[in-house]
Amino acid sequence: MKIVVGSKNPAKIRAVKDVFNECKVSSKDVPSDVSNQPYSDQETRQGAINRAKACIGIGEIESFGIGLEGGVMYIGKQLYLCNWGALVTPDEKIYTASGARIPLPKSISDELQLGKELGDVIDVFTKKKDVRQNEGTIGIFTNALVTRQEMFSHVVRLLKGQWEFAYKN
Ligand SMILES: O=P(O)(O)OP(=O)(O)OP(=O)(O)OC[C@H]1O[C@@H](n2cnc3c(O)ncnc32)[C@H](O)[C@@H]1O
Ligand SMILES: [Mg+2]
Repeated sequence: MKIVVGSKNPAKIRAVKDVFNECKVSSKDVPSDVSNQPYSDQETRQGAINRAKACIGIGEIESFGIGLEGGVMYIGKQLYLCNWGALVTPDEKIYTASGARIPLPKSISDELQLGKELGDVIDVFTKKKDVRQNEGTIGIFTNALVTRQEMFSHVVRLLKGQWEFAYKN
């Protein structure tokens, strides 16, 4: 089984390799065709689906596409981090799953309101570089108990499991 991941972000690629460790995993920077900072579950999920679809046909034939997308969404006045994944099979069946979500502090959501991207805001907040490619915002606000890679690994496991269930039944 060959997998193409629709991102060059190492945290996302490692998450896929972790779950599909018996497969050949390659990566390609494909467009999500949603905003750089998705603002709802619907938009974040769509970004994941668009990335996964864009991976089909660019790798070797018969490859599977996986898209992983981070975003934010409101519940009432509270902004949450949200994450979505999509797996597209060579015959274009689509599986989707969402990941963990945690509330973001007001200081972060105020910055996002100005039109900034979370990846940039969290780097300034932590005085670190490329948090998005490492522990992620989820890692920062969980004291690294759950990293971005671990969170996406869980999403990929949900995708793989759904595909296996459908394949066997
Ligand atoms: O290269 P790509 O695949 O685009 O990787 P990315 O880090 O930009 O990730 P996304 O586009 O999926 O995420 C959309 C935005 O939300 C940010 N984001 C979402 N979840 C995050 C997390 O856990 N840690 C850091 N940034 C996060 C991310 O940096 C972007 O600004
Ligand atoms: Mg991005």
